[in-house]
Amino acid sequence: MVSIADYREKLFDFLLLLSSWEYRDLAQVATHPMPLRAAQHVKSAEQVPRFNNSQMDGFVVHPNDPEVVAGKPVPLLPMVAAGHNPEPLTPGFAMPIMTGAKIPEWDGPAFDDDGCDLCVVPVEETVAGFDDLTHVTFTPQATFESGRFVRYRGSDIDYDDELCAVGDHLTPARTGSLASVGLTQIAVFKPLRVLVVSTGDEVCQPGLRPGAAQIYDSNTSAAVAALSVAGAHVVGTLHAPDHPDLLLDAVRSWQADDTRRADVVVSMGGISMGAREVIRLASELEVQQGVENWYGGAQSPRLPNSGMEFCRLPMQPGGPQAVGQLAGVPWVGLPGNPVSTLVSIEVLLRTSMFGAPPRNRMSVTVHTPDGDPLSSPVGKTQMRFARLDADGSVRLEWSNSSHLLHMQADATVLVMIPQDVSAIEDGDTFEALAL
Ligand SMILES: Nc1nc2c(c(=O)[nH]1)N[C@H]1C(S)=C(S)[C@@H](COP(=O)(O)OP(=O)(O)OC[C@H]3O[C@@H](n4cnc5c(N)ncnc54)[C@H](O)[C@@H]3O)O[C@H]1N2
Ligand code: MOO
Repeated sequence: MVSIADYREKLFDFLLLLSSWEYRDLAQVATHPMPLRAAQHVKSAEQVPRFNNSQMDGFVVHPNDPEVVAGKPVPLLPMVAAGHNPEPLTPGFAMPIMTGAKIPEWDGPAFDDDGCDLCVVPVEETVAGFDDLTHVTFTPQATFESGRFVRYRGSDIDYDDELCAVGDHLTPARTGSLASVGLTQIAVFKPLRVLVVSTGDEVCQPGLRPGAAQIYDSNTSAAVAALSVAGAHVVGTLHAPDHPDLLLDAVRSWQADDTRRADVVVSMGGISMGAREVIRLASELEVQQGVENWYGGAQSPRLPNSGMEFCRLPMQPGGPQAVGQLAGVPWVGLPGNPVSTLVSIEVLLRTSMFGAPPRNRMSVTVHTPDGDPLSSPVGKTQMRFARLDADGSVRLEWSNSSHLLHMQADATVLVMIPQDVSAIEDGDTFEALAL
């Protein structure tokens, strides 16, 4: 059996194969629900701050100037505002300075401590603030200390500092820091273009009238939401009945139009053990038709030389999975049960295929209904959506049957019950992903 980690790795390789990049203006990297990822490495050719500057609105002085003491009016040089180049500061004087303004050069003796830097005394430590721009009188609380409230050149970014590596998320702070060294553009991975395909004769689109044995399609809406939040660019949705030739035709004709062409199809349903599994049947049909595939002849025992590989992962829900190529398109086949579809996107696709930042992991104490033990399948990691209570514990009150989608609507965590656990006891602690 393929492990969850190995399968994620396989999907990651898929992502690398499909990835392409483009330059984006830094001011426009944040136009997607997920932070985009850098496709280049950036080292700084600049220092940030670019010059020593003031952290406060106040008065810049030499801390060891014997003329600068509390209680005695000190004459002022012209004020320096942010964006203006100051005159040098001379002995016996103070200079009004605004936050972000450049600290002046010192044009005077080193006094008794030649390692000493100028400092800024905030306006709150003066008697009259900026009301009098000829003299300043410092209060007894004023502190004269080398470098106080000075933001030093290069203290945020120095020459040659690594600002981002390939694959780093362009978070707001990283995007801003790239701009802070004067960059205008960055190479980013383009979000993968995804065609979402639902399958099954029983599935009817909301808005149409379902037949007596039909259900509404909930997977398409849920998957489009989950994939978009993961960072995919969903280019469209299709529904295919349980006829392999109709499925293949629908996808081929979708792809024939360059303006809407997808990089990858994500389908739901039609992959497990039944007699009418349309994804399996479509793959078999392509084998019969001798369709060439680049996926390398997946070694599925039922389907040698198939473009698709069908497998079962040790997790529940989300066990049945398929990956490969169908209708000439890279293809990821998810199981059709609605909760299985969402668990698969969360656990398998979100970070590995779409590059979303990993979820935070946390440890949660679980409470079972009435304190009775709950069973868990040995040999499979059980994934359970739950809502975190204020005390950091969760109640496993929702059934984990994979058709009960509505119950998961308020989930804030996905609890992962390890493979070797057969019974979940009230008060047990497990790892969870914070959603
Ligand atoms: N004999 C066995 N049967 C099944 C096994 C098994 O091991 N042996 N595995 C079960 C598990 S686990 C899952 S998960 C499902 C996966 O099956 P498929 O991926 O082939 O999905 P379908 O059979 O097409 O559909 C499953 C279920 O989900 C409903 N569905 C499908 N599409 C939608 C949609 N767009 N919106 C809402 N609901 C949808 C569908 O009606 C089925 O009820 O196989 C089990 N069977
Ligand atoms: O494992 Mo299936 O994916 O329960 O519903």
